[in-house]
Amino acid sequence: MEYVEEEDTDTKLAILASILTETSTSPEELLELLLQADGSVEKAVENHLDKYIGQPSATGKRKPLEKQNSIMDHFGGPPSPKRLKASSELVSGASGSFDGPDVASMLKWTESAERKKREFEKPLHVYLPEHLESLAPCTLHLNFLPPDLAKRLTQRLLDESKTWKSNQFRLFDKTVSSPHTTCFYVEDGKDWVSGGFSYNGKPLPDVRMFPPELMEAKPYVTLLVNKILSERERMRYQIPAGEWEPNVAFTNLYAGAHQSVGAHADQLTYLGPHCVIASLSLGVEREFRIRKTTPGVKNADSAARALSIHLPDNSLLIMHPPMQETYKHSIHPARTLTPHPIIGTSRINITYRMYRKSYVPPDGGKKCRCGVTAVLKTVMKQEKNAGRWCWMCDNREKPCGFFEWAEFEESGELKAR
Ligand SMILES: O=C(O)CCC(=O)C(=O)O
Ligand SMILES: [Fe+2]
Repeated sequence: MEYVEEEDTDTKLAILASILTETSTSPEELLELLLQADGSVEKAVENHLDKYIGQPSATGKRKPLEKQNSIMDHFGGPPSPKRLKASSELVSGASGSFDGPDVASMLKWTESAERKKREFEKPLHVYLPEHLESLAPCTLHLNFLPPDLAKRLTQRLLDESKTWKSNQFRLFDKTVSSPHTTCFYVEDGKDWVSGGFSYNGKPLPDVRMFPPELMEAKPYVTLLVNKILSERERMRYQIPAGEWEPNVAFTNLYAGAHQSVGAHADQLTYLGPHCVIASLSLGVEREFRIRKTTPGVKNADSAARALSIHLPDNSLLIMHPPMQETYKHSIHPARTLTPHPIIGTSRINITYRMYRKSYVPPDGGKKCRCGVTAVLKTVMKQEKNAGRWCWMCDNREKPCGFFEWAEFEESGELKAR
């Protein structure tokens, strides 16, 4: 299929990490394993298990942390502990991937010496909001919620997370779990619980209502996002400043340093083109890695340098357009973590999103020929069509090959046919 995007190394690393959880392999060791196995996850697992079973680690000692390439090296000066005034000051009196890999394409990886070299180029580490803005279409807002609400939300989602599930996908005829757990919530009062949302060609099995604290945090998110949108240029099809209102949220739990999510762009199926996603972090600081894709370059995911954005507790990262169209993002496995008083070495993430009317079932959206909800994606790699949006069959078991270029109203709503 011409427009299928090949999975990148970060995704393979996440899968490898999810398979090798028992052996506590560091990200660097995983990358080394993958390279030694010519990009084959299957071979890397075999090699590692041979080595692991043959030579169990006697000391359990880890290599010392390498010096990070920090954005500070470019801008000068250490990160200030007082980073920004609390974003929550903006609100007064307010009472607020599933992106699983295409496993078949993972096995098609061929490696060049040039790419191997680039793989080892270290990402640029970003800690401060003012440094991020000139580097990527994202804004970072520290000390976001009032501390008491952040605490209550953390506690609530920690309780909820006991029943969150990992994403399942097929690998070498086995079902493999994504290396973190996740859930999907819709705004209280929306009649969407049985709305028939689908992910990876299957109905989303567990659609829950926003718990009170998720609802309580929503006005904070809405107000800040709209304020920031009013200061930025609106892209074509984008929801105008003042009109962005989140009505759903995906939540993620990373229970410890080795839980992660591989590089992906979020599916646009219900969000439409040039969407905004507001991502709230609670718990331990983790690295959010982003990398610009480069159309027309084979293995484009390694062509641009990665940025590693450090997301501390109670920070809001807003992904602005064209983030989902031109970047991939991931949560990288960590080596060391500083525990958080409520959730120890875990991190909870909430991505507030606005599902658009004409994309939402039962009346909106697009089905492919085989009756499964088609997925809306951007062409990222093919130079000729880079940046164009298309609908594709998302049926993982029996794909029908459906493909159609997407057409939108100027507002960004889906064009009725
Ligand atoms: O945990 C994060 O910050 C990222 C989560 C994510 O990429 C997603 O839910 O699509
Ligand atoms: Fe994502």
